[in-house]
Amino acid sequence: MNIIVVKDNAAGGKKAFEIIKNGIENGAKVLGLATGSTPISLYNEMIANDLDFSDITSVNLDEYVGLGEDDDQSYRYFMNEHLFNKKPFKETFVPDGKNPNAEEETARYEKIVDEHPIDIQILGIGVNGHIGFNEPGSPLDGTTSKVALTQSTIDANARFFANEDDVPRFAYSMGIGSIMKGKKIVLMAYGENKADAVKEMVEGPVTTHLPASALQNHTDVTIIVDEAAASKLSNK
Ligand SMILES: N[C@@H]1[C@@H](O)[C@H](O)[C@@H](COP(=O)(O)O)O[C@@H]1O
Repeated sequence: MNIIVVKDNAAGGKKAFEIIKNGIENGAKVLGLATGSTPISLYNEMIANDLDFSDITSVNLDEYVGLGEDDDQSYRYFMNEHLFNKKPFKETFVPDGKNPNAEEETARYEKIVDEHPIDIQILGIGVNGHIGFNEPGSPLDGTTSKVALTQSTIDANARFFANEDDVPRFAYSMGIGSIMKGKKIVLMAYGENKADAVKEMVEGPVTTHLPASALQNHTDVTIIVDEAAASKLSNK
């Protein structure tokens, strides 16, 4: 794993953007994108730059079950607001949270992942080490599935909702196996509350208890962390 320690979230966004720009200039056509507060600085860089994305396809990691593009808490709404409305892409994919048929939706989305091999996969990390919505215990070779959110994730994400009861309990998420198919992976983490997960991801055993630890088995991973998120690493 290539670890880059930056001063803050804004500097991390610039670093991640450099990687994307370099990738696109060298032929990358498909970006795997993530939601959460972490990638916002990267999306701001993408919007501010004149790099053209009209030939680029994006495939997002996950979506809350039950929420659609008009729900302002949905990940589709988030992506439209923070990136796609301001920077047009060729095509953008997010799981359809409004499809109540989980079997159908997860098969449909995994097919999308297969048909659009991801050149650069952007990731954040949950405080419990989840990537996408793959909670501790998820199979490290899993494909897109309907997942139940853990209480820790519901608590962490409640800040985006009017109250905790409004946080959906399920999501459709690309699996860890789907994520590992990305040719290059860039994971960003900022803030002290991510320090334990970052340490376990980098230095701990590869285990389903810490889903992001699976990335140790990928050959091209860059971790961009601020000093607080890096604070528990042995070799900073
Ligand atoms: N499904 C998303 C993850 O993809 C994201 O990495 C995580 C961290 O969010 P934040 O970046 O706001 O800390 O939140 C959610 O659970």
